Amino acid sequence: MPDKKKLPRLQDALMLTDKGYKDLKKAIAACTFTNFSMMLPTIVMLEVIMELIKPFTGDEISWNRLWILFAFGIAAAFIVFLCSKNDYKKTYIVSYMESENARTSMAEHIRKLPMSVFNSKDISELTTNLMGDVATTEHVLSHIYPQLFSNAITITVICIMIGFFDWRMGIAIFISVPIAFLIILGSRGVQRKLGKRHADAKLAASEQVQEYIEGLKVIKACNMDGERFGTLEKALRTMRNLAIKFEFGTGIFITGAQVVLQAGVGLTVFVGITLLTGRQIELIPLLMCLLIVTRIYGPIQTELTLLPELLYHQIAIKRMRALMNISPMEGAETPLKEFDIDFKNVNFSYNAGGGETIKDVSVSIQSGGITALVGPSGSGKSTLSRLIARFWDVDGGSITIGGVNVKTLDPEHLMAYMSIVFQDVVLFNDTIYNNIRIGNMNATREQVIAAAKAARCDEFADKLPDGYDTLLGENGSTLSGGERQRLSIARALLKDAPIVLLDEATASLDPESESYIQQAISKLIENKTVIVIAHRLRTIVDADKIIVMNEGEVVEQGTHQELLGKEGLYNKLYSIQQESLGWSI
Ligand SMILES: Nc1ncnc2c1ncn2[C@@H]1O[C@H](COP(=O)(O)OP(=O)(O)OP(=O)(O)O)[C@@H](O)[C@H]1O
Repeated sequence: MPDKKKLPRLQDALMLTDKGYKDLKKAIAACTFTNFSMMLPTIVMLEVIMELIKPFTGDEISWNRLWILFAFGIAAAFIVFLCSKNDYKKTYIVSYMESENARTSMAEHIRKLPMSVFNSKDISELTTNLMGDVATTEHVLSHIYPQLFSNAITITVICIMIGFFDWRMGIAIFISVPIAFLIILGSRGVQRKLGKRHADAKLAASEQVQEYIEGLKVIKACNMDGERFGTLEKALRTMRNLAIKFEFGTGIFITGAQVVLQAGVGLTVFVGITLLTGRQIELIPLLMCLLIVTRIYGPIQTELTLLPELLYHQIAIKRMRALMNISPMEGAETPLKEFDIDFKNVNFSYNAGGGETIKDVSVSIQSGGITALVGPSGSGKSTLSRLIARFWDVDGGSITIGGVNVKTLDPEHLMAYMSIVFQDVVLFNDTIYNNIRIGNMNATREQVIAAAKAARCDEFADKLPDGYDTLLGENGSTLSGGERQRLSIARALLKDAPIVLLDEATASLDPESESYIQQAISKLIENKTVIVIAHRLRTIVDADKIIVMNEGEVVEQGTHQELLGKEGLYNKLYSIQQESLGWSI
C-alpha cells in the first residue's frame, strides 16, 4: 500500500490498491447502468397510464399496444434484475477484496515495525486499525461511494437530456441537488470535529473494555470490581454522549439538505405546471419529468443519511495512513558465518529524550560459549539481550554478530539465526503440534515430536485427549506455566538456531521439571552461542562468562570464581541468594 508513484487523487484519498481503484470504477459504471435501467419501467408505466386514460380524451384503448407494453415491462424488469445483479457483484467484490488487501498489508506492515511503535500504540488501537477502520472502508466502498458517484453521473446526464428538451425543467430538477450537497459540505468542519471526538471516545472505550477483560483475574483478586467497572462505565457513558452529539449535529444538516431536496420536487412541479398552463410543455413529458425527479431524488435522500459514515471513513483513513507511514525496519540478508557478539559503546533509551536504559555498554559474547547476564531487577538485562535481535535499534554505538552490524540486517533474516525462550511464552490458539512447529515450518512430524520429547512435552501431551493434536485455548490458557515453558523450549530446539537466548527460561518451573528442562536446555545449547538471563545465580555458576549489570551499565564481568573473588555486586547478590536458601516460611 505505501506506493511511491503518484496515484490518482481518489485512489490516494481512499487508500486503494491499483486493482481496488479499477474495481471501484467498474462498480461505479455498474451502478450507473442500474440507475439508467431503473428508468425503463418508469417509461413503460407512463406509456401504460397514457394508454389507459385515452377514454377520457375520447380515444379508444389499444389492447394490442397494452400487450406490447406489458412485454416491454417484463423485458425492462429483467434488464433491471441483470443490471442490479451485476452492480451488486461489482460493489461487493471491490469492498471485500480491498478490505482483505488492506488487512493483509497492514498486518504485514505491523510485523515489520520496530518494537518502539508498540510502546506508543495500544494493542486495541492496532486492532481498531485492522478490524474497525478497515470495516468502515468496506462499508463505504460497498454502500456509499459507487452509489454516490453513479447518482451524480446519472442525475447530470438526465438533467442535461431534459435540459435539451426544456432547459427550465432541467434546471428545476437539478438546482436543489448541488444546494443540498453544499449544505453538507459547508457543515464538514463541525461534523468532522464531532466525528473525531466520537471516534476518540470509541477508541478509549474499547481500550477500557480490553483492559477490563484482560485484567479480570486481578480485578477480582484485589476486590477492585466496583472501581474498575466505574472507570469502564464512565468511558462507555462518554462514548454514548458523544455519539448522541455527533448524530444530532450531523442530523440537523442532513435534515436541512433533505428539506432542500423536497423543495426541489415542489419547484419541479411548480415550474412544470406553469409551463403546462402556458402551453409550453405537453402533459406526457411533464409527467415523465415528475416521475424521474422522484426516482432520482429517492436514492440521494438515502445517501444523505449515510454521509456521516464518510466522515468516519476519513478519520479511519487518517489513522490507517498514520500507521502505514511508520517506516518498517529494513536491512540486507547478509549471511552470517561467525556468531561472536560484540557490543561497542551501546546506548539505548525506550523513549526519545527519556533516561537511558543502556549506558555505554561495551562487552563481548564469545561464540560457542555460555554467557550469563545477571543483575538486579530493572538493570537492563532483557533490554540488552533484545537489542541483539533488533527488537529495537541502538541509539548510539554498535552491536555486531561475526563482525556484521545488526542494524544493517533484515530483522526477519536476523531472527532466523536466533532461538529465543522468553519467560512469558506466547502460544497460539492451535494444536500443541502446530505451536511447536512454529519453530521450523519445514520440519517433519518426526522432528517436531522428537523436539517435543526432548523438551519433556510428552509428559503432559500424552495425558490430553488428542495428544499433540489437542487444541490449546487462547494463548494456551489450558496449560500450566511450566508446560508452556517446555513447549517454548521445544520450539527453540526445533529451530536449532546458532544463537540461543534464554530469558528466565526456567523461572516458572518446579524443581523437578527444572531438572528435566535443564537436560533439554543442555541439548539446545550444545555448540551454540548462548546468552542466559537468570535471577537464580546458582543456575549459571558454570557459565563461561558472567556479565553483571546495574542501572543499565556493565559493572563486572568474569567467571563465577573470578567474580566471587572481587567482592563486588555479584558477590553480594550471590551471598544474599545463598542465605535465602536457608530461609523457610
Ligand atoms: N517496553 C518498554 N518500554 C519502556 N521501558 C521499558 C520497557 N521494557 C523495559 N523498560 C524499562 O527498562 C528498564 C530495564 O528493563 P529490563 O526489562 O531490561 O530489565 P531486567 O534487568 O531484564 O529486569 P528483570 O530482571 O526484572 O526482568 C526498566 O526500568 C524497565 O522499566
